[in-house]
Amino acid sequence: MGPGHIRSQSTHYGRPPPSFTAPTDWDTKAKLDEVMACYHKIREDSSKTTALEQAVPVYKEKIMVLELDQQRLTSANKSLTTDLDAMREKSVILEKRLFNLTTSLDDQIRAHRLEIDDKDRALRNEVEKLRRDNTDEMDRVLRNHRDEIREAERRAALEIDDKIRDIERKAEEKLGEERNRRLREVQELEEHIAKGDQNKNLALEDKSQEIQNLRNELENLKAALEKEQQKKGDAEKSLADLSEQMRRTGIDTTSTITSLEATVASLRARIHFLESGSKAQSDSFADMESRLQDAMRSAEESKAKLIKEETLRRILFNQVQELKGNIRVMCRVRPVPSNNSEGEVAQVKFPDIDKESKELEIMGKEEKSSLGTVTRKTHAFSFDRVFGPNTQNEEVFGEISQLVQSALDGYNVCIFCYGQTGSGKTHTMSSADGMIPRATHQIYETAENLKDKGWTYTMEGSFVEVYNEEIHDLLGSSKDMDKKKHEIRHDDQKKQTIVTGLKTVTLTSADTVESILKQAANNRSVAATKSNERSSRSHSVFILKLIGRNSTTNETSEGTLNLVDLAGSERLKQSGAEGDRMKETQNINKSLSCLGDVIGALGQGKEGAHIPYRNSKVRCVGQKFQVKN
Ligand SMILES: Nc1ncnc2c1ncn2[C@@H]1O[C@H](COP(=O)(O)OP(=O)(O)OP(=O)(O)O)[C@@H](O)[C@H]1O
Repeated sequence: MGPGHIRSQSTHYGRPPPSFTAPTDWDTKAKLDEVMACYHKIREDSSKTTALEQAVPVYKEKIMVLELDQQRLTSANKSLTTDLDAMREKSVILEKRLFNLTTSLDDQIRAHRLEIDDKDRALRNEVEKLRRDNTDEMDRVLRNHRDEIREAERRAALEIDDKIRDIERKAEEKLGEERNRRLREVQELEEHIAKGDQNKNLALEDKSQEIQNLRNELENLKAALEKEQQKKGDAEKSLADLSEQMRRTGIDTTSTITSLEATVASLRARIHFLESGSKAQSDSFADMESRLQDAMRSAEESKAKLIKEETLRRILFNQVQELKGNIRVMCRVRPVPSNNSEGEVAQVKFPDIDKESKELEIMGKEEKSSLGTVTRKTHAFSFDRVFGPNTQNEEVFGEISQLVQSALDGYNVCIFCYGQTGSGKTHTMSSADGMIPRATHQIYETAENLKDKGWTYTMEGSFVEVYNEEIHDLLGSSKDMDKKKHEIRHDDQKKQTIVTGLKTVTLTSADTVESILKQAANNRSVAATKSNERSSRSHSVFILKLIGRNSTTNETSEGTLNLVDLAGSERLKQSGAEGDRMKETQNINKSLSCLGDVIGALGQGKEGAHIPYRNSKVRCVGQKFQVKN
């Protein structure tokens, strides 16, 4: 136990310790042990008291030291308190100075900030100005660059155009040469065939005439022979009668007999002469007969050759058509009506009208520059053929007639007439001397000529109208026009497209076409009472199916001629159409644009490429015509 840690020990002399228990029975030994234990305890406690008494002075001394320390610390504390007060005073002074300094520093910082702001603003302005300058400069450079690029592009485009034109020109020249060569070949072949045909026909006619003459002569000779034989019979009879008479009458005069005998001899000589002449005539007749047989055989051979050459002509002719291009675009410019009420007339030029007639230039509006010079832009277009305003339908048909021939040869031909309202589509297609009557007349004439070469044709015509994407039968009853529904069915295997429920007319003569056109026009005018200008707002398709069969060669052909008068194209915005008229215009524009897509896809001519026929009715009707060609 250390100093300062005094543990009070209580002793229990007067009363028994708590653990002491009074024995129930008196036991001396136990009592003695107990007393002894008490004694030891008391001894132990007394030795502890002595130690405590010894520790007291030590503690007192320690207390004195501690009191001295306390005094020292108190005085030190006092001096420290004094120091602290002095320090506090100093601190107050310093705080004041700090405050002053902080205030002046704040002022300085504010002034500095303002200065920085000013500088920042000035710098920003400068940067902004620089940026502006830079942007302007960049714009200028870009503009220059763009101008340069545009100029380079323009020059490159011009160069490319020149090159393309050069290549096209060369290709066209080549094509033209090839075409001319082929055309010459076909022409020569046709001339050759025609000449051969003509010669053979002439020879045949001569031979027939000769045979006829010989036959006539033979007939005459036979008649003369019969007459002579008759005469001989009569003479023999009269001689017999005379002999009988002489025998009967007994008159015998030598002179009479002699004269009679002379008559008989002369008659016999005559008979003999006639009999020998008849033999010569018979020989000559037999000779003629064999020569006739030869001529007929040679005529048969020529006919067979002619048929073979006709097949070759067909192949060559259609090769020429393919060389000319399966899709051809021609342009016809309508003349300006004498009572022109359509406003300003566009200036059109035909730079190669005297040569190939393929180019067209439309002059733009006059433009005045800032210097006052007046210029006009020229818009140039190229077509397979351009027809000027003085061209008549006959000349236009000249280009088309070859395609009509192709339809007879089993090809599917489709001729579209496209243009703005009033541009002359109906005039070109359906007028009295338009393409439809001319084409059908040509078909009849050619079919008639082809009869000699073994071909017979069946012709079926139908006429439909596509109005607001609905199909109407122009040859059906006018009452059913807007009621009867027609659908388009495609047979991909047969490559055929059929419009259901259509009336088909078998054409027995070229005049039937005129009655068909009349009926179609009548049906259209009945329908037009319900919607103004309907014929202008609808497409019409004249379908002529030509089925040919050659009994000599067993060849067959099935071609179709499809003549389409499209609805007039119109700009929706410019027309200001509303309601039903807007719907019509939208349908027309949609079908015309679908048609453009189809022709574009066909023009690319990729094998197996998708052709979007089904996007519009007018294209669907014409599908089969495009598939084959
Ligand atoms: N080449 C031409 N020569 C003479 N007259 C023409 C010629 N082309 C068109 N016309 C005349 O112009 C007028 C309009 O022509 P047409 O009716 O054929 O136009 P359209 O294109 O069929 O019009 P729409 O789209 O309205 O049916 C008619 O009177 C027609 O006779």
